[in-house]
Amino acid sequence: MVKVNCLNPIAAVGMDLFSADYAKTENMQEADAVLVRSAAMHDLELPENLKAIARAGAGVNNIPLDKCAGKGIVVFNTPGANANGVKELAIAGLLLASRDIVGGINWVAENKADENIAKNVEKAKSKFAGREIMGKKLGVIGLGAIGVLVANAANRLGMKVYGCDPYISVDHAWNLSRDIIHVKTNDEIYKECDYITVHVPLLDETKHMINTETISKMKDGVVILNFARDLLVNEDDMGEALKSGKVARYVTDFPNAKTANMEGVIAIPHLGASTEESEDNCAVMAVKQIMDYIENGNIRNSVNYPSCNAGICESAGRIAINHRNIRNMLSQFTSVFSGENINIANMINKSKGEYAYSIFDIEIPSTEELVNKLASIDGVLKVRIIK
Ligand SMILES: NC(=O)C1=CN([C@@H]2O[C@H](COP(=O)(O)OP(=O)(O)OC[C@H]3O[C@@H](n4cnc5c(N)ncnc54)[C@H](O)[C@@H]3O)[C@@H](O)[C@H]2O)C=CC1
Ligand SMILES: O=C(O)C(=O)COP(=O)(O)O
Repeated sequence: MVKVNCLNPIAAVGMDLFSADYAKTENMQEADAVLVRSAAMHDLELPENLKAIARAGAGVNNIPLDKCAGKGIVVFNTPGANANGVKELAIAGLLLASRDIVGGINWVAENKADENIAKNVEKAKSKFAGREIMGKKLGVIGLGAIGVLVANAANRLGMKVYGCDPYISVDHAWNLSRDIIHVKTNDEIYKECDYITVHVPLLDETKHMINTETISKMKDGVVILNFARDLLVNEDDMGEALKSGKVARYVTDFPNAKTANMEGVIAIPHLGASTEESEDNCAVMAVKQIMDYIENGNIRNSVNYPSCNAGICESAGRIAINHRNIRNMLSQFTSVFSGENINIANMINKSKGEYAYSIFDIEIPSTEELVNKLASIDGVLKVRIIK
C-alpha cells in the first residue's frame, strides 16, 4: 500500500484519481508521498521512506529542495495549472489600484442604514473617482506561465505592455502576443511603466528586487503589483516610497505584519490560486505526476531532479536509482547487473545540476539483493524496485 500524506487540503478531483493501492495517512512520518500547497516544510523531518513531494501549485520556496534531492526525494510542482486564476486576480488588482472600488464599497457598507443612500451616493462618489488602465503602460517582470497571461490580457484591455524575462522559455515566448514590447532589462520597465507587476519565483537573486534603489528608477506615482511572493519586495523601502508618494499603490497577494498595516497597500489574502478551477487543475496534475513516479519511476515537472520518461515497463524488472551527478556511476551500476549475469533491456540516465536519475529495465524481476548492492555504491541516494 502506498501511503500519501496531505499537508494542505487537496481538491477531491485529484485525490479520487488514486487507485485502491494508495491510502491516505495523517502521519507524514510513514508517508511514501506528500502532497502540499503552501505549508512550510523547511523545518519538518523528512522520513527515510519518503519518495516524492508534489506541490499542487507553482512556487516551491516552502520546500527544502536541495535537502530533498540529497535524500533522493523528488519534488514536483504543477507548472501553469493555476496561472489563469492568478492572471484574473492580477487584472482585478490593476483595476482595484486604479479606481477606489474598495473605498466606495466600504462607504456603501458604512451607510447602508441611510434611507437616502440612493441620493447620497451621487454626492459621495466623487471621493472615489479614479483613472482608466486603457492606454497606460504596464511592465511585466517574469514572462512565465502567469506573466504571459497577464501581459496578453492587459494588452487586450488596451494597455501598452512591456515584458522582461532573461530566461523566457520557448513555449512561453510562442504564447506571448506580438504586441508586447520585449525589453532586455528591468530598468527599461522601471523607466517607462505606470504599473509594474512581478511574476518571478522567490530565489536568492530575486529576493528584495523591489527596493529603494529600483523604486528610485520608476516613475513618480507608479503602481506596483505583487502576486508572486512578499519577500520580492523590501517592505521597509516600500513603506517609505508609499509615504513619499513615489509609489501610489502597492497591491499584494502576500500581506505580512508590516504591509498589512501600511497606508496605500491593497492587500489580498493569498487568493491568486484559490479558485475551483486552479485547485482542481493543480490537484489532478500533482496526483498524476506522483502516480507515474511511484508506479513507473517516470519524472515529469520536477524542480530538483531531471525529467525522465521510460514509459511503462515492458521487461521483467525495473529499478530506479536517485544518485549524485558524479563520475563513474553508470559503470558501477552496469557492473552490478553484469556481475549477476543480468541483461539490461533498456536504460535511461539523466542529470540536473548536482543530481541524477537512472532507470534500468532488466530481464529478470528485481530483487532486494540487487537493490542492496546498488544502494551501497557511493553517491547513490535511493534505489527503488518498480517491478
Ligand atoms: N498568488 C498566487 O496564488 C500564486 C503565486 N505564484 C507565484 O508566481 C511565481 C511565478 O509563477 P509562474 O508564472 O507559474 O512560474 P513560471 O516558472 O512559469 O514563471 C516564472 C518566470 O520567471 C522568470 N524569471 C526568473 N528569474 C527572473 C528574473 N530575475 N527576472 C525576470 N524573470 C525571471 C523565469 O524565466 C520564468 O519564465 C511563482 O514562483 C510563485 O511564487 C504562483 C502561483 C499562484
Ligand atoms: O502556486 C503558488 O505558487 C501559490 O502561491 C498558490 O499557493 P496556494 O496553493 O494557494 O497555497
